[in-house]
Amino acid sequence: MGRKVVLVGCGNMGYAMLKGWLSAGKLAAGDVTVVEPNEGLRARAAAHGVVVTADAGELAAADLVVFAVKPQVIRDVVPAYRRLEDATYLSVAAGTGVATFEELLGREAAVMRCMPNTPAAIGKGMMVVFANRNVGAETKAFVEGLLAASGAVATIDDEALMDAVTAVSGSGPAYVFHFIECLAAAGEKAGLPAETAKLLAMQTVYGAACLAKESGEEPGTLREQVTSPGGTTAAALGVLMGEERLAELVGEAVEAAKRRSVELGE
Ligand SMILES: NC(=O)C1=CN([C@@H]2O[C@H](COP(=O)(O)OP(=O)(O)OC[C@H]3O[C@@H](n4cnc5c(N)ncnc54)[C@H](O)[C@@H]3O)[C@@H](O)[C@H]2O)C=CC1
Ligand SMILES: O=C(O)[C@@H]1CCC=N1
Repeated sequence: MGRKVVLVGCGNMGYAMLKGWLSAGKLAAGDVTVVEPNEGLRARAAAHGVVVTADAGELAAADLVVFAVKPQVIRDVVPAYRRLEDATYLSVAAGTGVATFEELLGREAAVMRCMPNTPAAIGKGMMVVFANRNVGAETKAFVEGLLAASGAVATIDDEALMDAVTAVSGSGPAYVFHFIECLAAAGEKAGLPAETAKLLAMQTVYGAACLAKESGEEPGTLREQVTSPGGTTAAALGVLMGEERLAELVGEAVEAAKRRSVELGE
């Protein structure tokens, strides 16, 4: 019999992870219980063969409890899982620290945090993990193995870095999606049909990200390879890089996300 996993909250992030675990064969559907108050989302999860329930009332035991609910409801949600004494707890909530979970659980529990991102839905997420002192090596390996079904896994030893992680990779896909929107809109303004502009913008970001990851070259080197002296790219980069305009804007955006992550944990 495999380890019993309870997934609390099966919205965007919870469902993305659930699909990864099941499709990679990391967990058998019968070993997973989903707790989700929303009936439609319960039905969506149940279609994968997992056990579903509207609240924590019926749960007897679990090896791992995964919280994928909004940070704003953590304080209301966690106490119902106190009685699962042998469980390790894993939270994907932005901001909320391990100390808060220990306080809500009322004991020195084994608590892990993970900052995922939505590309996890197609196995291409960035999953950054922190474990407190009470999590043993075997459990850590099990959880990291589960998360690997959703993408690349990295670990951090200093929980304070989680706010920066959230600002870069947790929220990061939204920045990239907005860049695609902007590039497509600019292409349209430059005369391309809307669908063509969208395809060009999307495939360009996709291809550039794959090249950056797979070539082993520094992003700066790859940028220089596109930039012919006196050519079109140099003209565009003069706008983006002049007075470090884009660098400054991205820096401000990441700082704002990091600040908000800290606030959500207060
Ligand atoms: N969406 C994203 O890109 C990312 C989200 N996160 C974190 O993931 C967490 C969930 O975010 P989303 O999935 O986007 O939100 P969501 O709103 O899609 O999902 C949250 C789910 O929790 C359910 N829920 C509410 N009360 C509950 C309860 N008492 N018991 C069980 N389930 C309950 C809701 O019905 C909802 O389906 C948040 O803490 C967020 O910070 C982290 C990284 C990326
Ligand atoms: O926007 C948020 O608060 C969540 C955390 C990282 C991505 N989405």
